[in-house]
Amino acid sequence: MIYTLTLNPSVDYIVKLDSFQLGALHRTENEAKFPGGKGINVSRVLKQMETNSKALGFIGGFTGAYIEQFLETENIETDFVKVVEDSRINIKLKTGQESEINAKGPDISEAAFSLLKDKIRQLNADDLLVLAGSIPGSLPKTTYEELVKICKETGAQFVVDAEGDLLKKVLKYKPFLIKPNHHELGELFDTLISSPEEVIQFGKKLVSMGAENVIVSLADQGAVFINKDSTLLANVPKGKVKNSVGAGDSMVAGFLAAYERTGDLIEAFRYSVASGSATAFSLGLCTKDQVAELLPQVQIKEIR
Ligand SMILES: Nc1ncnc2c1ncn2[C@@H]1O[C@H](COP(=O)(O)OP(=O)(O)OP(=O)(O)O)[C@@H](O)[C@H]1O
Ligand SMILES: O=P(O)(O)OC[C@@]1(O)O[C@H](CO)[C@@H](O)[C@@H]1O
Repeated sequence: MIYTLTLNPSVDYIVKLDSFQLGALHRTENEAKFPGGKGINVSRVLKQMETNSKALGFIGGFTGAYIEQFLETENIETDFVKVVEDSRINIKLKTGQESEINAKGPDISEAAFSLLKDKIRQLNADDLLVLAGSIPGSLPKTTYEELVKICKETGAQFVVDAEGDLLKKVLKYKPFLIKPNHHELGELFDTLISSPEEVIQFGKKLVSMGAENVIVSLADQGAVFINKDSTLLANVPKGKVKNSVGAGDSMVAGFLAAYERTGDLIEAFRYSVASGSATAFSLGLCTKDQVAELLPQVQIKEIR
């Protein structure tokens, strides 16, 4: 079974404005809210792809209740640890440009963290855990490492979608998949990366550092897949970006759903890219039909 872990879930509040001026009163053109947080987005897209998962993490208060109920109405299993403070609200401002204000989120007690670890200890070699998103400030910076070590003990495979040191520190434990974007890849190596060629050069380093499969997205410039046997380059479909929040998470979900169904890495990569773009072209996350519609536009080229 696939489990997703969101340590700091959110209600994403998406606000559309004509323009934004500091210090002024603004009235929205329209707005929408969705349960968010990277692991939760992965669970929601997996469900669209008819792949079941169980969402783990910490939730609290009225925002936490909203997140849990929303997932329930989508028939997504959850097993959250409850915390005292409200889950956060993240603001996504659309003004032609996309700006985000991600909140700090609730404090997590040692007791709550310990309950979460007990849940992860129940996983086994048939399971896969997706660890995605930032770590609340009240948890140690080594949290992902600690959780990944538990996966190693249980035999469960794991996927990590996180930035900087969080990602670097788990590579030696051999994640099944990681998915940095090209900016995050550059930050890992203290350099600027702007082309697929540079992505390939640095992506290969991540494989040599322990990652089994690496997908690096470059927004509208395409995406690269690298493992020890092959390097693949994909174009992205053409369309109008409505809201790219969750596009990266959709790539992880599209990949896992298609790989579980077909066992074919190339097909999984194609689904990954189509899912990312289908989400970028929607207000919320992609649906199965939107992904199917974009799939024929995604061409994969093997780089030798
Ligand atoms: N302008 C675009 N046109 C087509 N597809 C896009 C565009 N922008 C993003 N995408 C799709 O979304 C995927 C992820 O985009 P990006 O590289 O911005 O990742 P990310 O930064 O992890 O995303 P997120 O916005 O979720 O943080 C791309 O691989 C592509 O499939
Ligand atoms: O603050 P984090 O954990 O880094 O990211 C949280 C977040 O921006 O990521 C998701 C999109 O990927 C959103 O649903 C959510 O608001």
